Amino acid sequence: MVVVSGGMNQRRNQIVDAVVIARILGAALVVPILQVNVIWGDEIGFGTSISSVSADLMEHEQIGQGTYSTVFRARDLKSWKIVALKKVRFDNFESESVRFMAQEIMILRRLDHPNIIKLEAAFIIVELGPWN
Ligand SMILES: Nc1ncnc2c1ncn2[C@@H]1O[C@H](COP(=O)(O)OP(=O)(O)OP(=O)(O)O)[C@@H](O)[C@H]1O
Repeated sequence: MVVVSGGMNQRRNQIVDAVVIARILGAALVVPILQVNVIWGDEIGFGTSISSVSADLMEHEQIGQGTYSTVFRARDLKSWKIVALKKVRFDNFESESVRFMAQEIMILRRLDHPNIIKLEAAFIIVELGPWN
């Protein structure tokens, strides 16, 4: 999850970063509809090309905590499977933390073994932060 904040231009830049990183990682980008309208309500019409996807997950109770993450039990509303939802918080798109996230996602994607938990999907969730 990344929180976009600051003024209009800062928010635009942070969302463009999120679009690029999501594309590289093959992750779904979740952008609040309100944010898309506020940020991209311009004549270029770029906002309409960003899809607002719903995660389709129903979050239940917290089951664990890591250094950078909180893990929840959740239900995948499409397959109806119980899954572990791991939320990793990024204060910004600092290159070191992006590299760290990318490594974990890319390695987990390649692993396919009965004793290793399968990565089903990755999302980059953009949240609204304070305006200034
Ligand atoms: N798929 C899962 N099923 C059940 N519990 C899980 C699952 N994934 C993580 N957890 C729980 O959440 C905790 C945190 O997991 P996470 O992967 O975020 O961090 P970690 O790798 O254990 O720790 P760190 O990030 O500090 O090295 C785990 O210790 C475990 O208790």
